[in-house]
Amino acid sequence: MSDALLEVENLRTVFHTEKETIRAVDGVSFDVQRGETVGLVGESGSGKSVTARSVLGLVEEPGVIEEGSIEFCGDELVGGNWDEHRGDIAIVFQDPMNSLNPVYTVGNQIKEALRIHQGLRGQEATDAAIELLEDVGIPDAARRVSEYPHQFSGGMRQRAVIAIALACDPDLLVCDEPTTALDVTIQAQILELLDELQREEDLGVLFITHDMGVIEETTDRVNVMYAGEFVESAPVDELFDAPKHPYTKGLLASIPGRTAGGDRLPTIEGEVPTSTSEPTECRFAPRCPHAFDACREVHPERIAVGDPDADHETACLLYDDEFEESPPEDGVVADGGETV
Ligand SMILES: Nc1ncnc2c1ncn2[C@@H]1O[C@H](COP(=O)(O)OP(=O)(O)OP(=O)(O)O)[C@@H](O)[C@H]1O
Ligand code: NI
Repeated sequence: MSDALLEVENLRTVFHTEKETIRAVDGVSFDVQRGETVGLVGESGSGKSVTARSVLGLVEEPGVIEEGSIEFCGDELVGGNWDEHRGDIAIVFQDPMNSLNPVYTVGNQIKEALRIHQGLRGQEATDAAIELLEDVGIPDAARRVSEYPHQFSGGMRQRAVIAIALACDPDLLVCDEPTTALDVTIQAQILELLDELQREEDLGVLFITHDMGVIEETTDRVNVMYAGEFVESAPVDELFDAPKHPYTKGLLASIPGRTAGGDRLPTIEGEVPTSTSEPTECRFAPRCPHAFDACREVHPERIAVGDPDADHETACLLYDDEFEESPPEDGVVADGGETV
């Protein structure tokens, strides 16, 4: 048995709607170690949040985990063991207003978490709440502890949400686009705060974003998600230095300043498809500038690529010796399929 904090194996989470079965997360596997930040990146609708909700046991009807295993510290969670680990896994969502209750003071919400997860009450809890607000960088914490969420700015609210998450004394923190709703300066501050807390508390972090720039700054290892699957996984440096999957290359090309010349950012045309059946092809093929015939007929398996020491994998036939097309020369996939 590995000593991973979180070990996800072949997870499939589907939504049974009247019309069809949506395979939002379709067979993903990954680990998070203590002290490690693992990124999940992909466009809107790729299945990032459903992966996060699955890990937390928060998949809502008509969604269900249909297959796979989620082990936390060696305990299987799928099948209903989340309650035993409530508080061990905390989440920070994009919009702090949705995580805060407007009718209670910020302090009371932190104290509630301290009571449930750490058994603290009364003055002891109040003191601990103030200390947590100080830890997350809220000035004048002794006064602000009795203020309401609407009295906080957006950035301060997200700090308060992080304080509540920490009040659970978690081992794993799941961050789902935690800075997307914030302006750039505040975003940088919150990322710095998360980084600091992670190092101090030796937290494992699952970090979700659609922003490759944030991934580069924040994560140790990255999983690139497309239509419910992980199309590429690698340590962050390896992924940025030697991306393999055309989708990863497309995402990287959209980072400002990474592409040579021109002021227009290349984008990948089209949208993430909704997956409704078992894949018999590469789900990215319709948007892929390098797709060849086999890509529409064979579902690519994940294979080892790049630096043999890097644990770098991609699911793309371009790298599979069995198929004819050879990998594209170095360069980035741009709009309309030219290589720039
Ligand atoms: N309650 C639901 N009912 C039906 N389908 C759903 C539901 N929630 C999510 N899905 C499906 O799961 C897919 C993945 O959604 P998810 O929220 O995980 O995407 P995401 O990668 O987090 O995107 P975003 O960047 O927009 O947050 C969606 O495209 C949708 O088809
Ligand atoms: Ni999401």
